[in-house]
Amino acid sequence: TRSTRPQRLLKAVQKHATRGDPQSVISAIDHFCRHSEWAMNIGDEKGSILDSVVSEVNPEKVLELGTYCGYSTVRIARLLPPGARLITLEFNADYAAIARQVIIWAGLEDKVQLVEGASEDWIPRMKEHFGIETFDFVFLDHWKDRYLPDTKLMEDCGLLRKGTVLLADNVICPGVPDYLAYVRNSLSYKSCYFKSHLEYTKAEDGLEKSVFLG
Ligand SMILES: COCc1ccccc1-c1cc(O)c2[nH]cnc(=O)c2c1
Ligand SMILES: [Mg+2]
Repeated sequence: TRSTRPQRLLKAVQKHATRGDPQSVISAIDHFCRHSEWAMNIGDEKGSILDSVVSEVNPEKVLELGTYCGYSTVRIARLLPPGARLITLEFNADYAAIARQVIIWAGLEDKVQLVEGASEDWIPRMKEHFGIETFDFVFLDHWKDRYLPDTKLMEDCGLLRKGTVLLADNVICPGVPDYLAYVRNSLSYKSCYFKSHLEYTKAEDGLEKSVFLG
């Protein structure tokens, strides 16, 4: 039967990228998405903004909601200091299987824990299952109707501390209006918008950075 797009993306990584070289994995995926098949990775333009925010925060504990093929997982994990940990949640088992192999190809498996399942099931278990007290940085890039409920759930589970940075993808396209209204109006967040473009296109999209004030 016909292969899937994530399978074809992984093949492109294994063909063109150097094992253990995260930058070559990032470049191979961006080339595949620009010249072969569009895929919903954050991409190089928004990815550079992600890089700058991660570098500024320099987090020890990172949560990523929505792994897909592991592109942003690799972008984030390659910038983490030794001993830092990234937990990434992916609901779709087929995506998770591809992402595991992309992360291994990049040589970042020691920094990353990929967990398959629903974010709402795993967020309440971060403390007892992963020994996480609070996160320093959270990247939201999963189902748009889960951004707001999962943010409230993280608050309620005490997973955010004064200064925790939330960075949300796709706040314009496809758009997350309820989440945007919440973080921009809540006295518990300081929020700002980074205008950019939908990955590999000219359509507007952007990232919203929100600092939890406690
Ligand atoms: C399946 O829709 C693909 C698509 C189509 C048109 C516009 C945007 C998107 C899009 C772009 C993204 O960065 C995304 N990131 C995470 N989860 C998504 O569902 C997602 C969707
Ligand atoms: Mg996205």
